[in-house]
Amino acid sequence: MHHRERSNQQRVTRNLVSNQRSQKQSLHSHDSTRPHRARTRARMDSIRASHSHAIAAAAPAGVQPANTSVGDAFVSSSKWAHYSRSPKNPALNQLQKRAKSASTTPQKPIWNYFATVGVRDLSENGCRSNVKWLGASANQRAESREEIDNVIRTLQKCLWVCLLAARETLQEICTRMRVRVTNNTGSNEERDSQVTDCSLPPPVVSLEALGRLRSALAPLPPVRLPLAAALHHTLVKPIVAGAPQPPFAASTRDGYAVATADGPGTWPVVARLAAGAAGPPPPLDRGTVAYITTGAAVPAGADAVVMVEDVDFVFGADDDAAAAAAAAGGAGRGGRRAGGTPLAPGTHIRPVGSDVAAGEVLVPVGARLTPAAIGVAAAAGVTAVTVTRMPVVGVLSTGNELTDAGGGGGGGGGGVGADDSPPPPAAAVLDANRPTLLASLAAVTPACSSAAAPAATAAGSGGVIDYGIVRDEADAVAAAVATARDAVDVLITSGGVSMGDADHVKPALAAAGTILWGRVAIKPGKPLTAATLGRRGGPRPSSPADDGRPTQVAVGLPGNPASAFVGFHLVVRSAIDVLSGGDGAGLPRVDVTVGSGAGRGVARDRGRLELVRATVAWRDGGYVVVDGGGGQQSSRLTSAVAANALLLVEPGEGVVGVGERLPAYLL
Ligand SMILES: Nc1nc2c(c(=O)[nH]1)N[C@H]1C(S)=C(S)[C@@H](COP(=O)(O)OP(=O)(O)OC[C@H]3O[C@@H](n4cnc5c(N)ncnc54)[C@H](O)[C@@H]3O)O[C@H]1N2
Ligand code: MOO
Repeated sequence: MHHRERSNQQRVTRNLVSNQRSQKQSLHSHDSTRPHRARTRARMDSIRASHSHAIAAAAPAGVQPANTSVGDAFVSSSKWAHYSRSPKNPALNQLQKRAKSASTTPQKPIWNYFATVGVRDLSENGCRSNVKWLGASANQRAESREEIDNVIRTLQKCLWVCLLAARETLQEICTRMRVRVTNNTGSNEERDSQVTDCSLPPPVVSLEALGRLRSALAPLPPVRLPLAAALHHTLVKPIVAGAPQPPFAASTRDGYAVATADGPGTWPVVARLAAGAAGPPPPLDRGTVAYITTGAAVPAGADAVVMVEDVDFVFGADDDAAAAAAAAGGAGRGGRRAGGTPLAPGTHIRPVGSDVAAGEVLVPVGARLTPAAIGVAAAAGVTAVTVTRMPVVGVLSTGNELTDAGGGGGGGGGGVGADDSPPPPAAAVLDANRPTLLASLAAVTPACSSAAAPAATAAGSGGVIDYGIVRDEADAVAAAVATARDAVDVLITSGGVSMGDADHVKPALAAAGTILWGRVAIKPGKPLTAATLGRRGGPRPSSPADDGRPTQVAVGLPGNPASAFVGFHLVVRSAIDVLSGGDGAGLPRVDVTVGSGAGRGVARDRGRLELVRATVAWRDGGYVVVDGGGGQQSSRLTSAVAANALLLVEPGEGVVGVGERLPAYLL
């Protein structure tokens, strides 16, 4: 966003990073025949070795680097690992000695710093098994708190840069840092530190890599909900039929229950059998028929139903009352005269259990409760279901330039833009992303939206929290992420996720959790960042697939409104799907033909796979692009207003012409 001139110190650091890269490359080529694990270890050693140089070289002017060393232990833990006072650390030992000898003489405190950094190494086989904590420590003398702060800042930057430099090897990087500060008077403190320098870009992953969410996240724990509140939830326990449906042989027509063995003819109507009558109907004697309504139980002795349309009445000449009763469908002395065609047994009868057999699984585990599933469950007498809890989703916008058009809702909102309010200041940008995201949640994941599913929310499933607008300040963004981390399962941020010095989302997510990726090779949405978070505040209830995978995720969407829109559909929907018990497979993919309505055709981007917001319609047996969405600038949300598809346009020159075929995601 805003750009600052890089300091000399940062330039020094960049040079070091490129040195580290070349060290790493040569290491790689020598290692090519060694087993992978050993190579990884060697790379780690190389990275650790390079830390010391980077940290020493980048120490701020005025602070003498006393001694900078790098620890040599991997600490295998998901918790913070701290370097304790190590006998191998000569500088520290010296300080300790000094501290002892000075204990009787008051003197200026000399502070030391120790930092550890977590590195997730996924270079071998996947997600959890290879999480390692790469310890890097540095100790540094300083004689004032200001110096301490300076040194810590430098340390953070250097470690971040070193980790970024290692990205090709490590594939996945998360950084967390805690700095322990001790002094020679025996006082010590620990600080959770935030990595503040994202001046080097994280690796760019392909669109396919977004599928990592599926393996990185586990579903949320189950909840028991009233059936009426369970729409869209995923079943954890199946819905099983306790009784057959229909529970008795039922007529499927309004007509006359007959014994087919009697054949066509004229027979007395001896009963009227209506749906809902209590108890089984009386058996039907041969040579008689019973009037019967759709859904009523067919009496024993009858094995077919003749529709009323196929029957003529004949009446006894002396019995007007019986004729009237028969005409009204009641019993009497009338009769039937069916056509000459004999009926097959079973005609117009639903046998017992023909819809549902007793014990049959009506809705299986893992199925989403659709409206029809709710009906099936209700028909089976089910009043409550065990389902995966829906995530609580938090939404926030970042940006000093942003103003909340609605007034009051956002942290930075001022009510401007309302009918009776003054217009926003010229430099202000009205927040478009939060309203889009909140509406998108209500539209495509309504069970998350408290407005749409009050019953489920009241019962402890799903919800949306609007965190408003957060200023572009590292502390403010970190605090907002920390607050949301205690309350939500999915955090959606927008803005502040790119490479400017006011972009604080990546570091905040890195500090709060584990970054899954930090850039994606798509347009729009390149800076889109996803991270799993660790929830503070005690153990979580176990999830059905409780294998240690996190159940909390943050998606940092780019600030450009069209980028945020695309990112929501590509990534956030999938994350919500996984957490709520789905497979996270994402949007349905179809082939479309570019129609003449798409204008001159769809322009290709030179460098990135482009997701073009477009409208498609079913024409002559296939999907056709009927509106290309107009200008596809990331800032132009208008392109998405009528969009029901994202066309996947490979990078290249020129346009995808009318008549050409493209893959597309349906929104
Ligand atoms: N040096 C680089 N700069 C940028 C890169 C890059 O790779 N290197 N990527 C560009 C791309 S691509 C995108 S997309 C943007 C995303 O930037 P941020 O996520 O940091 O977003 P901001 O800088 O905060 O805002 C960008 C733009 O969008 C407007 N905005 C932000 N939030 C909202 C909102 N809630 N409603 C309406 N408009 C919003 C903001 O005012 C800016 O105009 O970074 C590029 N830069
Ligand atoms: O990826 Mo950005 O979203 O192109 O403008």
